[in-house]
Amino acid sequence: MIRFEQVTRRYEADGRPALDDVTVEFYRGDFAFLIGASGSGKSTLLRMILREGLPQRGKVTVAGQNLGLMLDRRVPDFRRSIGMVFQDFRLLPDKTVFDNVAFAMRVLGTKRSAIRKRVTKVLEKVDLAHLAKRYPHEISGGEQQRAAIARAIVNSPAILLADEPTGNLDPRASAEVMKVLRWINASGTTVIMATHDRAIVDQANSRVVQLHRGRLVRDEPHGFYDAPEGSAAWDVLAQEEGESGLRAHDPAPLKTGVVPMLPPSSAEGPGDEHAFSDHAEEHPDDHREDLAPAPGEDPAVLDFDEDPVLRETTPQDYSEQLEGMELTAEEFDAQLADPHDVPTAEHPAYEHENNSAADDSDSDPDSDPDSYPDDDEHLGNPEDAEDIEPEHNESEGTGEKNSFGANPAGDHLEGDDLDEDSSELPEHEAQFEDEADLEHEEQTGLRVTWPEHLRDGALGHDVPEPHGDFNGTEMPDLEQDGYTEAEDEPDDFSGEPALEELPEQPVPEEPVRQDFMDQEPLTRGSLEESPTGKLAPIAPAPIPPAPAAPAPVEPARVAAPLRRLPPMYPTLPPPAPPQAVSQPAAAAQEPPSRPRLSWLAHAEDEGAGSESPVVAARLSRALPLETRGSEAPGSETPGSEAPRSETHQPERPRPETHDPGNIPAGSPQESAPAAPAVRAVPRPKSSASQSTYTDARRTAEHLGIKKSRRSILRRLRRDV
Ligand SMILES: Nc1ncnc2c1ncn2[C@@H]1O[C@H](COP(=O)(O)OP(=O)(O)OP(=O)(O)O)[C@@H](O)[C@H]1O
Repeated sequence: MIRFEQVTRRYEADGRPALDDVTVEFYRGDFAFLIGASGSGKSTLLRMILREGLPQRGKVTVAGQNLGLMLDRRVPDFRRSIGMVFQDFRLLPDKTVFDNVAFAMRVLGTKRSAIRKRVTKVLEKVDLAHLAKRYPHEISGGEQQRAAIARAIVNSPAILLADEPTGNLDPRASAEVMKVLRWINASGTTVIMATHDRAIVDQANSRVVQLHRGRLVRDEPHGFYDAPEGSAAWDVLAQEEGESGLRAHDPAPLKTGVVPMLPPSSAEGPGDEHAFSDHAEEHPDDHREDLAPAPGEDPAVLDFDEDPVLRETTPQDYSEQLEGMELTAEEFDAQLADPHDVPTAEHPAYEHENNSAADDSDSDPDSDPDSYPDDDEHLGNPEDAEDIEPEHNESEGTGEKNSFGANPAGDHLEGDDLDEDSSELPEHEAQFEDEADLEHEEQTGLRVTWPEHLRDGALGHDVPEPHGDFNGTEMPDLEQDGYTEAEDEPDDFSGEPALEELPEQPVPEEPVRQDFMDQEPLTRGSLEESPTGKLAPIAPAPIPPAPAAPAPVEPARVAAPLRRLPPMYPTLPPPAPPQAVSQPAAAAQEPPSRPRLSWLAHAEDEGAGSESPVVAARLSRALPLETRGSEAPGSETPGSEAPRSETHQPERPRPETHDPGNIPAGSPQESAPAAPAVRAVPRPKSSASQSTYTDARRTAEHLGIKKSRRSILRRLRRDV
């Protein structure tokens, strides 16, 4: 499904390659851990699957498509079949959980009713339905990550990439996130997870792919974090951990330990370094110069020769393992020609089509999730989410209002309600765009054909960035960019839509897998069922009717080190002392180097029944959730902080009081000019807006939406 063939990727022409002659394949339904020291190339590999950066040498193939040959305009479609989750969650701080998940569909221009149904189901599946109205800073880190996962899977990706998804979580929250990921994988979705978390890898008994300085040094079908002792990969691990002052069998330098905190001096290490690494804002266009091969040099050979460990452990050491895992050309073709690889009734695209007729006449109420959590009918029947449609006749435009709207009495919708629908282009804008297309047709004789996802108000036009150095971390200077408040929009569109003369490329078939919505939903009970937080081994994913990829040949495991895992919850009674404490287990008693984040919010959600006096004392000092929104900046406890929360001042209407029909004076909606040719460009006024914009931009990027600050700002204006 995902194949790297002798891939070399370097960011700087004269620098060490981030990936160096890597050959590896991930199969449909895989659950693979990507491990390696900080800087070993894990994130680079994940991003290359997203086609964020192309190799200077070698080939990356995803679902049969050579990414090096993929046209740029195909990339957004391609990325929609891949979900991505990050260590720092990257939720939009000014949007509720519901809206964060919905945003991933709104930016694609999905119909509002379809969004509501899908988001409802996904939140139920990850057990966040009861928190749909909360803002990111009002939920724990684990819940934030589950919301981020919900956002990543809401468009039913065939592949889910997770870059240290548990890196900021305590063991219990990590266990919950892992359960969600396992559940997604059980539906056939390929999951590749970069991690430093030794405990999670060891308990999963899943595939382990290890990188060292950009080179693949291990690929075990069922591995532990530590390579088999005495193997070449063990030596590599020992060397890199030796360099960092740790032994190869020491606990991972992250938060997998349990008990007390490390002294401050011990908190430094590769893990912490990694925790703050963030290259995810990179865009392939940012490194166009990287696409050229390094002039007259074979860095792979040079680096290999200079690396004493790799010199001892030649690549041939792993060739036997890899040989057994290669698909033959026939097998690969057969996999791609899978007759099941067609959209199914469960596929959201299909659902979208089927619903489109109803949607067209849908006098949808606002998707304001305020009413959603109160909708006992749905919350009480998460298994019966499909019953939504028969119970409520959408074509009559009233059923969903009764189900989801803040208006169970069935009051008629007001015009403002409809205006809030971000999936529907405001009339003057829609008319305007049509006119622009017609004008273009008249002038050139060529009819404009917009891609499907851009037609219905998606507004994801590919507008070139006015400033090449803008990296999404600051607000754009609209005036410097030549924008004015009442600017005539089409003058800015220097990018051209696709013309009819160009043949439409066929949309790649998405690998068929069991829709994860068919899986049993996770419940709070199931997420917390393990009092020890111990993860059950990941069951081999049932790969239904699709032809099974050839099973990787498991190499003979050489004396895998026995390690007894530490308990994961410090507040629980200590387990019986181990009968034989191995060296790694003894080392695992060392205190963790990373403070547990978001423990407070999490404990609070669980009620005041904590038996821990420390927790009780901290809880007694904490504000109740309902009052957090009015806390002064910086008054939040470190444990409840969310990424970028320092830039978010929650001075915005709470969802409970949000009335879409009550648009404040001077808001973009109210001040929108009636004349179609002139439209206000919103200018974010606060740091919260800036943060929201930045996150929206990132989200759009990782969803494959071309960067366009204008379209993102417009989207935000309608959503907020
Ligand atoms: N955008 C970039 N520009 C230049 N060099 C980069 C860029 N991104 C990564 N690198 C370099 O490529 C190498 C691999 O980085 P990568 O982020 O893939 O490692 P990693 O294994 O994911 O590390 P970590 O565990 O810390 O996230 C590193 O040497 C890094 O400095």
